[in-house]
Amino acid sequence: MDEHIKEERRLFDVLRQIAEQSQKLETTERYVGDDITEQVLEEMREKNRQHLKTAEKEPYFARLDFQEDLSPEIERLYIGKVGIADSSGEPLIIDWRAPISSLFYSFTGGDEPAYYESPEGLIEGTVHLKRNIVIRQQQLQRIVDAYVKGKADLSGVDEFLLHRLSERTSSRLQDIVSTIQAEQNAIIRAPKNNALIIQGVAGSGKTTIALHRLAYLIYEHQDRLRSERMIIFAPSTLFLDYIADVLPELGVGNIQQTTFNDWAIHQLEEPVTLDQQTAFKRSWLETTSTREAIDSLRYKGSRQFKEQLKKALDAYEAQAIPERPLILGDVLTLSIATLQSWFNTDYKSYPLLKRKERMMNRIKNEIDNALKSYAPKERQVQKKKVTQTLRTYTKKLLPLSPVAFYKQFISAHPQLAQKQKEQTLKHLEQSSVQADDLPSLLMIQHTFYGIDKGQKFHHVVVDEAQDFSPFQIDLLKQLTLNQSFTILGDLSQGIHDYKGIDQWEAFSDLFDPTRVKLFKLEKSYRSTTEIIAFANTVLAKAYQPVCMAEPVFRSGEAVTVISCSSTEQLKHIQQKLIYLTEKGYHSVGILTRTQLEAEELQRQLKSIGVDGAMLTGEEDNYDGGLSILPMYLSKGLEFEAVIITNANVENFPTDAFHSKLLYVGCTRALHNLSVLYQGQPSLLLP
Ligand SMILES: Nc1ncnc2c1ncn2[C@@H]1O[C@H](COP(=O)(O)OP(=O)(O)OP(=O)(O)O)[C@@H](O)[C@H]1O
Repeated sequence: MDEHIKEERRLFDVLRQIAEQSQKLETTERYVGDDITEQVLEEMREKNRQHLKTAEKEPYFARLDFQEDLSPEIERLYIGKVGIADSSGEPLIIDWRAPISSLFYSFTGGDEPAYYESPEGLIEGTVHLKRNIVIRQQQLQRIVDAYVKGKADLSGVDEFLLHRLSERTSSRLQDIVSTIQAEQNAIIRAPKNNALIIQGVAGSGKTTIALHRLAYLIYEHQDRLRSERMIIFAPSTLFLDYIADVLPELGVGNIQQTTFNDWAIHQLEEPVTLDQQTAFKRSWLETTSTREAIDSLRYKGSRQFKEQLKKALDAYEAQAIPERPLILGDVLTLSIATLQSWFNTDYKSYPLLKRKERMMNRIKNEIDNALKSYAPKERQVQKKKVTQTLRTYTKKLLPLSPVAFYKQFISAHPQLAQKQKEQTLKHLEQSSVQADDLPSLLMIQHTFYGIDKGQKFHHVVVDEAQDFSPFQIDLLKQLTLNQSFTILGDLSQGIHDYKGIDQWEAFSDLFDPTRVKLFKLEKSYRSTTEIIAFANTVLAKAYQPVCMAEPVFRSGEAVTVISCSSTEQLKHIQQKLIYLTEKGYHSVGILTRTQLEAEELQRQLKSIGVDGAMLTGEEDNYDGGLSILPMYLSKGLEFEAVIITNANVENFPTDAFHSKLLYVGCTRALHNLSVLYQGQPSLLLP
């Protein structure tokens, strides 16, 4: 019988079973009582209901026929987003995260031995069939065989992947469970208690993989990991919204998703506001800066700065007990040695202010004991005197708040540039802090008040990590169990170099070297071959990347580079937009060099009846359609088509910063890229 018909019959049967199970569960009354066992059973039923709902429309996307060594039987496995068992408990659909499903992603054909890691150990065997199955709204649309044992070189995986890549139209990030590639699978399934550092070229799927990895970790370690103790740090609220569909689609909820600054400011106990530094950031990203300026601004995020702060905190601790005995009238005298031994030995394991609290309670107890020998009336008189002395002593013991301590530290810091020092202090005077002060303030707070162990992160994802400082990562490390990290980024896209890093060693050196794993992703899935080739040339003109993006061979339209005057530019854009609409592209990004240019262009487009959304990065909501934004804000996003305006020699001089920036801009495009310039074109353009 024809394979398509066979699969259709099987699909029909699976859908029938899903519907039957669903109906049975829906008609079972929900338990709302206090019986713990019943509650657990109800929880399981609810989970089942959710799974059946997910499986209802597209129950699975792949089939793998696998024969374990020494087994006479070939198992036929259908892989879907969630696992479903039939009424007898036998697997009907296998979850994509199950150990055996790994084979579907890692087996790339040929005579290579097939194996996967199961909880019982390595399982080896033979793959007979690897099939992609497209089901939409319960209808079987396509089957594509990527591998059939005995048939040579079907190379169907690529064909299926290419089809997937070229049909993408969503303006938001999507899940990729049906086309995860072997090198991505290795990252998704890497062991939990490692710090993974992933250097991946633009469009290599870093963000996507990180989200799939979270879904995998939750599935694999459901007894140990709690999703609300997992966190994703992303560059902006706009970006967070852009990626917001993926985790729910993978059945994962409750994971914290935030920017580092938003998270950090909420952690601070003292009421301070965050200076958004909008003008500073804009001027930094819109002009050229010297190496000296970069190094100076990076200093507050460096390990050296952190070490200096640590030294200052150690000194504060060492000098906490005043160099004189505590004489409490005639009632009691406590020697320096006694006080120091309480503080430095008995309470050593507590954070500083807890130690102070313990000390004070102990002193009060000692006073109460000593007062027992006084007659009641005299006791009252003595107590009053002693309390006054103790109050004065308490005030002198560790008197500073975290912000006050930081102020003192900054004022006395010899290496900090004078201008930066003044600026920081001016802000602190007004209870305002800058982003690069946040790690320091949190570190001081942790030393003073301690870290709640129950609140530690179970896993941390840092996206666009090239823009993080070593101090930020080090701080997060203190808050995370088992150095369980997924850190991902691309040095070639490091345009925020006033705060970021130049090499990944700046982070890997922070971790236990036996538990750091470095991955490199060189394949780019987002853009066509033409766009990648163009972007690679731009990058290589003034920057030496760790590796060049290698496109999946998906050919498309040539990149167009057009010279036009400022008045012609609008006409060109209008014509291009008409062309793109005709081609069926819905998400289009117009990328300018500066915010001002973007605002001006939005006005001009409006005057000819074209409405585009101006993006600032602070939006909570990303709708796709036509977006106009400065190029530096486009990092992390993607559009079906991109128009870059005014790529002339003034806007994009030949230096590393501008080549990285223009590279970011070019690699946002999936299918179509056009570059316009006025006057002399940038020498970065091919
Ligand atoms: N295996 C895959 N199958 C299908 N699509 C994929 C695959 N891997 C990545 N993609 C697609 O490639 C695009 C880029 O993915 P993503 O944004 O995660 O990459 P990135 O490395 O974070 O990019 P950048 O650094 O440029 O922001 C997305 O549209 C994603 O769906």
